[in-house]
Amino acid sequence: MIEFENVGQSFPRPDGSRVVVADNINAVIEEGEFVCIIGPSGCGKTTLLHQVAGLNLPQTGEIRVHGRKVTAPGPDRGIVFQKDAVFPWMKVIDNVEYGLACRNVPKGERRRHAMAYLDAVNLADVADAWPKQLSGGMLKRVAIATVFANGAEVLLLDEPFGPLDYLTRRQLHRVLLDLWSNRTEPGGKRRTVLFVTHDIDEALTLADRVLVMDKGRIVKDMRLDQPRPRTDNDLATPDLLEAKHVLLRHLGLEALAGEAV
Ligand SMILES: Nc1ncnc2c1ncn2[C@@H]1O[C@H](COP(=O)(O)OP(=O)(O)OP(=O)(O)O)[C@@H](O)[C@H]1O
Repeated sequence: MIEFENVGQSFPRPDGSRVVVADNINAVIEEGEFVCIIGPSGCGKTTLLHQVAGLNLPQTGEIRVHGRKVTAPGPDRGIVFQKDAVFPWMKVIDNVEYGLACRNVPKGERRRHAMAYLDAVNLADVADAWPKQLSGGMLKRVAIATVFANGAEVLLLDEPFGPLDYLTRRQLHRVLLDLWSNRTEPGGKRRTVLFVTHDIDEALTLADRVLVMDKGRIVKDMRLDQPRPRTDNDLATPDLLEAKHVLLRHLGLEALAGEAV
């Protein structure tokens, strides 16, 4: 579904040196996979997401989505940024409909479609509200409803729940997994999700595959077969604790891995 072939990227630093953020990355993400990307700040996670989105093209190599080389943004890929994921000058329902309106989907059809997704994230009753009237967690739900309603097959989520409190994050994990696992989709396929996070527990809760990045390289590719939803108790079971330790070690945090048991 998403293929990275010899993807390379570096940026100039103020001192004239260059920081390598993608160091010959080769990877294949299968259709329908929920992949979390973790790694230290500045290792290249956002850059990789932007490259898949077509917002920033790699200097070397290429990325293919469904076999087609990425050369620009497109409706097959939807992105949710950490901040500013909702247009403040549009009512909630208009935000959710926006991508469909851009593709000239008739008004009645796109309203029904958008309302179904707002309903799925429990926000049907605020469809006519302005974003400024909603809480941070509600705005994230709007952003998730929007990216699903737009129909993109690849969803790129860049620390979407970063600034939220624990309870809201946990609720949003459930909302996201419910949408992803198709319970609200009419016969559709699972979307392919790339989800950037700093939070190992979030990755262990959500992903069926975790990629650990460091200095522009994928240093660990871990599969998680445990059934979802995964509760806090599940995260404390031996196999997920072991997975956490492995991830911590690949992040260079062996000391924390020792404390976690
Ligand atoms: N357009 C740009 N021009 C110059 N440097 C850039 C540009 N975009 C990113 N960088 C640099 O590339 C490095 C990787 O940035 P990136 O945002 O991909 O990291 P990240 O892993 O997502 O970090 P974080 O977890 O802190 O969000 C950083 O050092 C950043 O300053």
